[in-house]
Amino acid sequence: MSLCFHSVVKPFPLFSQFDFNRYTWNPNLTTRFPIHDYSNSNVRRNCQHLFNPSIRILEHGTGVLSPTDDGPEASVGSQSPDTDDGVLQELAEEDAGSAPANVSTKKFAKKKANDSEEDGEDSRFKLRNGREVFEEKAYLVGVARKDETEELFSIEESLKELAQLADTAGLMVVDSTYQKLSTPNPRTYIGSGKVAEIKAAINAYGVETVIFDDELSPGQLRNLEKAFGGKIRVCDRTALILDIFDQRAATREASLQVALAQMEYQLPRLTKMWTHLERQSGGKVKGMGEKQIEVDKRILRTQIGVLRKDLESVRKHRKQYRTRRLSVPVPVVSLVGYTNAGKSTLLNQLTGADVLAEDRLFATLDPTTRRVQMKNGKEFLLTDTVGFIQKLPTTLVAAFRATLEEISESSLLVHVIDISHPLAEQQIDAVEKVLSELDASSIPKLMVWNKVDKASNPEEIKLKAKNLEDTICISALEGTGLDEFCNAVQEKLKDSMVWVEALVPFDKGELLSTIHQVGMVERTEYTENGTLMRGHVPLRYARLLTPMRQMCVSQSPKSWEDDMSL
Ligand SMILES: Nc1nc2c(ncn2[C@@H]2O[C@H](COP(=O)(O)OP(=O)(O)OP(=O)(O)O)[C@@H](O)[C@H]2O)c(=O)[nH]1
Ligand SMILES: [Mg+2]
Repeated sequence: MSLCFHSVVKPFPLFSQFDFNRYTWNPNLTTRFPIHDYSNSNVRRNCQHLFNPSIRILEHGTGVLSPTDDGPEASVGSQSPDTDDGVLQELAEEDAGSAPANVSTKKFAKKKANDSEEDGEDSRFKLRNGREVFEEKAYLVGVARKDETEELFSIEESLKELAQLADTAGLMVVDSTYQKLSTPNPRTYIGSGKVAEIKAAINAYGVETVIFDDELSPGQLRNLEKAFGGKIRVCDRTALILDIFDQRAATREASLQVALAQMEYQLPRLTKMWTHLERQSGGKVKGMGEKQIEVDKRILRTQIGVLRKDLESVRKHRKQYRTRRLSVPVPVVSLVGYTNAGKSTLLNQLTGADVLAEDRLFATLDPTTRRVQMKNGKEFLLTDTVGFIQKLPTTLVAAFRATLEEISESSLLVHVIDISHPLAEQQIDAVEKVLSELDASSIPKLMVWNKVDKASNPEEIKLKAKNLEDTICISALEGTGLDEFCNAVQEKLKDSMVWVEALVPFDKGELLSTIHQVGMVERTEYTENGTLMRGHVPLRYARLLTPMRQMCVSQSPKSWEDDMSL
């Protein structure tokens, strides 16, 4: 559960540990943090006050954040009392000549009038993950670089995906906007005209959260919060993804990884939170807020250290498990791909596993491995992994590195693609980009075009795939193309094996049967001195067979040599 982007009806147990005397809510508080419910872990508990954006929920004593509670004024163009017009003015001056601050007030006014009647508050209470939550209203903002050629996704596409992410996090997206810039404004990311336009939209829609499509610097975050009046939560795509991961983390390892990523993201942004202390005391204890920031940063650093240690011990366990698994001579195949491509559905179809597969982004966070038994008796291990997305936060990739090691240690990667998606090509590129960051580009790969049943032109797609190397079409949902998939996996696994001819003595019968299981033995022949075999075997077994490979040279029957000369 997250406190980041929506509010929960009932007060949380975590607040019982909250020190109300120390942390009284102040309506003039200028900074709220787009981070999260730390109730699940001891680590979080100690520094929850650093992150809790819902202080005011509690202070009001109702447990509900009402959109009208100190919310922005509804009328277009009105200024909330906290508005820092100075900032806006400053920005306007600095930005004079760029986008005009001409706000389409009519559009917003009309929208507001409709909303206030239909959009009763009741409709904003939603049941999510078994809890009743209050959906906050979110407004999305993007920047299109004037030189868009370097971007994988167009700005419209990227904002559409951001809206999907916001929905997954439990927000209600009311509208979005973007601005074309050659370089983002270092102070506010967007120009002053855009800031003013968004401010009008905030008032008109009663927006509670403004989300930017790119990572904002701590300074930009602060300036934007100030410019929007100090009561609106401003956050970025990274914080949103971190929040979704936080909601989805089901295992200890995932929770620790997400908490670490969140704290590392938060550390440089931990400023200004304490300015209200100075204001409360009428400025008599100037510098108190500054000191508190230092204290909080120290607490946070200590907690990051504790988290890293905890993670290390969890990872040790995972490593032991992996080593044990590697000792079982079955090749490991990893499913990789863009989020929502159908990886978990494929794993479930092939193995009867019960991994959560749903039409939402980031349904899977933890890897699950299952054994796949093929019709010819061969086996491989199939691992389902976390999905990727464009602009994946680097803190998250770093935090999930251990989990992602599963990928880099596989014999084969199966890149699952939602071929029915209009942006399939861009999604492929985004996945390839992450794979290269993980140094996994050199692992043999099979491209799987999934959801062919959903595509508008399935026959055309199948034909196209047939003409491409290492590409097959399936419908994981309908279970079609799975035999071809298994055969293709087997063929591709050969790429990671070594061609071997060896004379295996009769007392090494066990080794030979393992080779039959894990390799692709093409021929065997019994001789006086042992079994002659030839085929593809994993590197490990090729090494074990080295002494027997020499012996085989003199023993190869004539027919095998004929085979070779063909
Ligand atoms: N029509 C159709 N839908 C599919 C197919 N495969 C998966 N889906 C649907 O796509 C959605 C996402 O499937 P998942 O298996 O959860 O996708 P995933 O790649 O594991 O997603 P993440 O865990 O978020 O990375 C679900 O609603 C599935 O039912 C398919 O072949 N055809
Ligand atoms: Mg999944």
